[in-house]
Amino acid sequence: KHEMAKAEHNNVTLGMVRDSLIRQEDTIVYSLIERARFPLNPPTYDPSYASIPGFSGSLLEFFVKQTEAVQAKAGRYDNPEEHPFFPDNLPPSLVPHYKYPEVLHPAAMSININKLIWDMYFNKLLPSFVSPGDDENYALTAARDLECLQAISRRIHYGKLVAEVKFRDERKDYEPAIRAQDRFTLTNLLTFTNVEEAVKKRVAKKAMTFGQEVKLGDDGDKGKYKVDPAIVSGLYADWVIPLTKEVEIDYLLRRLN
Ligand SMILES: C=C(O[C@@H]1C=C(C(=O)O)C=C[C@H]1O)C(=O)O
Repeated sequence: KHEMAKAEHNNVTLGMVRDSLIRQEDTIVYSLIERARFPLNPPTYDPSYASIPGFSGSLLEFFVKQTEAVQAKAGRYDNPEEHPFFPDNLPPSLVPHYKYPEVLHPAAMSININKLIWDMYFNKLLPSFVSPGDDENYALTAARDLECLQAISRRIHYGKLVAEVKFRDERKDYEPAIRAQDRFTLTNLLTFTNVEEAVKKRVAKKAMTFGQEVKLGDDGDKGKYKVDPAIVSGLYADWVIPLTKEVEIDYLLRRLN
């Protein structure tokens, strides 16, 4: 059984990893569409609004910390693809440990850039794709934010696997750059501009496809989308792709430790 797991993980190809990233685009685009149903709803983020007994922080922080605690107990963060936003003081998993195949170098565990993702999402992304305003649906708003954050975080941290597969495919090129801790060369090695261009175009197209008003008959609001396709491709261009590459580089720098 062990040998089988080994054979499986050695067979992970760049094509398979890219297929997963493409599939994850669907989740990200849908989660943005779902969040965009609600306006900004500022009290969700205002610590003075929540005033939850025994908790200091916003409703959003309360929601995320409590949800992560439940999910940690259910084993979510045993999965190497999952990264908590508040890793400190998480309760241990209460379920039988599932033995995930060990594909990544153990140093992968020390990489979690969710703090950066959190700041990007709330400071840059969110105000750009929701309408201003307040409809008082704060609990749902917090739930939708967490869906977006988790989907984006999973995609970006998938860079660990991307980097591992690229490293295995071209070990001879990567090793000297890793020994020299040369970020510039590593960036050049792992960058595929054509793939990045295709990703940006595809997510814009997905935003148009998933976010159109579906009507019977041929009227329809052509050109009106639930989330602006340009914002989705901008999110990828400015944040998702650069941060995925950041994770790839962070991982590769530790790959020979
Ligand atoms: C993820 C990859 O690595 C890099 C990052 C990309 C991305 O985030 O979409 C795309 C191409 C590469 O420059 C990949 O090669 O697929």
